[in-house]
Amino acid sequence: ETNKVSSRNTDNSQSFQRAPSRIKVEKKLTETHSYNSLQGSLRYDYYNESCPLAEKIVRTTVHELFNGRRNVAPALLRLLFHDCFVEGCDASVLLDAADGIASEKDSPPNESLKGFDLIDIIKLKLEKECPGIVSCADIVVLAARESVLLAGGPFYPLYTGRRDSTVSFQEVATYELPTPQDDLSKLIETFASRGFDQRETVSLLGAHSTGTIRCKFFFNRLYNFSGTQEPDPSIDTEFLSLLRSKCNRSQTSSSPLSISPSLSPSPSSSVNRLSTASFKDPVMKMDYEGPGTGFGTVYYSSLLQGKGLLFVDQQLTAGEETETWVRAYASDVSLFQRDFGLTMNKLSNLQVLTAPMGQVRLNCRKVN
Ligand code: HEM
Repeated sequence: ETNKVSSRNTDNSQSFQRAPSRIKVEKKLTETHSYNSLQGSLRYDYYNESCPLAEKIVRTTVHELFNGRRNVAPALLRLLFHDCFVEGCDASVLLDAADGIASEKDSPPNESLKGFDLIDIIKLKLEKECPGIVSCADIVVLAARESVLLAGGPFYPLYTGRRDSTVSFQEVATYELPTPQDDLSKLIETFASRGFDQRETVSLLGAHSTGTIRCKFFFNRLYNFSGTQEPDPSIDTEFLSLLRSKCNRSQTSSSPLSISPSLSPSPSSSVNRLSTASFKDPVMKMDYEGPGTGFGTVYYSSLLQGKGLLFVDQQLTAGEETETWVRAYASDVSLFQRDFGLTMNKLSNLQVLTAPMGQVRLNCRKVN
């Protein structure tokens, strides 16, 4: 186990805006709030001297990629979650299997993770500009921030200076990443173990406003909920028909329990997962009401109508406190955007590695 600097940000009182001028907002927040003492040796604009164009390169590359394929944004956002939740934001999720390394990519919850090729593209550009300077862990958080903006979410400031791990944590990924079948208490417990309270947990799940979910992850809710041969009674009836029409028994090839940790891991981790992933299963779009319907609000108002896709999503309305936040976010988009920015910032700072620990990997898939 590597040593990590615990850098949990406890001062979340500042208000983040959807910012037209990111530099101004970032500088202001940095000047007025003592992030430095809270975040180890992460710094505002860490690459200012060593690679001044670093953040701009990440930004423009993500935009270019997004213009080619819209699924770039959800892929990069999910990648951040799966990196940071497993022993911190250290790019451990990017390591391929190698001698002595059992890759996190081969753990069941990561089986459908995408975006590794996108990180490679960004890294290649950064290596050309300033070799050996910008860590893969910083690329993951910066690319996710850009993706949130492109998906219609808020801007939030980020410190940089993360370093990359030299180890990967396949077991942790297998057993500690949440699953779609988790109930409310399990969900709360998992997020609390990473320092997120209920309000923060509810806001983070707002990430499920964008992207797609394969039918197999909620298939049992449609046809055979908890072995009853009946649908999940919490699903709105009309929505149930819609979901059943998208996800019928003949199309959905794999078992609804196929994300269970007991299943064998996915094959080779070196495939280009974004462009070659040809999932047999049909998918449901998270923004099924149409793109541009608002990052956040639609997700929460759908939950209030019994239209959550995953069981775990719908569970947010099963507890008094979580339901209060679902209601608040459904009716107040700026409250959601502010909270989401804060929690994404906090997620991006989980247990980071800073110098002299870790390394700056030259190839994000391999230890130097
Ligand atoms: C209880 C917690 C969570 C569970 C069980 C969960 C599970 C899932 C599952 C099963 C999918 C569909 C994958 C597929 O069809 O291949 C998914 C997609 C996604 N998740 Fe989560 N998730 C959780 C929390 C989060 C959080 C906290 C974030 C980000 C902050 C996030 C971001 C995403 C995104 C953006 C997608 C769409 C990916 C794409 O379209 O490429 N999820 N999630």
